[in-house]
Amino acid sequence: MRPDQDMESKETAGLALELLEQSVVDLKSVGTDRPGIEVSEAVPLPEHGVSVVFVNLGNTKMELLHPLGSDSPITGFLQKNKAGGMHHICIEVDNINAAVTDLKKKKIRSLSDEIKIGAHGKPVIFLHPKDCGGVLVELEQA
Ligand SMILES: C[C@@H](C(=O)O)C(=O)SCCNC(=O)CCNC(=O)[C@H](O)C(C)(C)COP(=O)(O)OP(=O)(O)OC[C@H]1O[C@@H](n2cnc3c(N)ncnc32)[C@H](O)[C@@H]1OP(=O)(O)O
Repeated sequence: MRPDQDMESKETAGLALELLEQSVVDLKSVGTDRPGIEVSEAVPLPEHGVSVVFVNLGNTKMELLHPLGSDSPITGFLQKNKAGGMHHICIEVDNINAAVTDLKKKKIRSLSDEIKIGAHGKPVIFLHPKDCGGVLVELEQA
């Protein structure tokens, strides 16, 4: 997928992890407890099947994801990637409906018909990794 003028990088990465608490401890041990760097508590998002720790590094944001519930969308990923890893990137768009319509014309599939409210309280939708160079991409409306 090639970002066009309707899209800009929001520089958010989602990392799927089996051991969420240990990962936060590890992050803090390498210096993310410094002023200006924010690490949230784990926030359960049952409608997305994940718990999320938000890490704001100033110029980059990360989401540490842990499965929540019996049918979490990240369970399969963690079964294949036992040590966890980079799960998705998030790209901010001005108008998510316009972006999805445009991408559809370019044969880039959404993983659902439904636009949900994401972790930041904004509309989100995921695109098929097979249509995005093997990367799972989340669109988030600004
Ligand atoms: C809170 C919210 C927010 O920030 O707003 C979030 O982040 S929620 C974050 C969690 N939510 C989501 O991820 C929602 C969208 N994700 C999904 O619908 C699912 O996770 C899928 C991407 C469809 C994968 O589902 P599942 O693992 O059950 O299917 P599967 O094992 O058959 O995988 C189908 C193919 O996709 C590949 N695949 C699976 N997960 C992938 C990933 N994260 N990145 C790149 N490729 C991936 C598999 O290797 C496989 O390729 P091969 O066929 O070549 O083997």
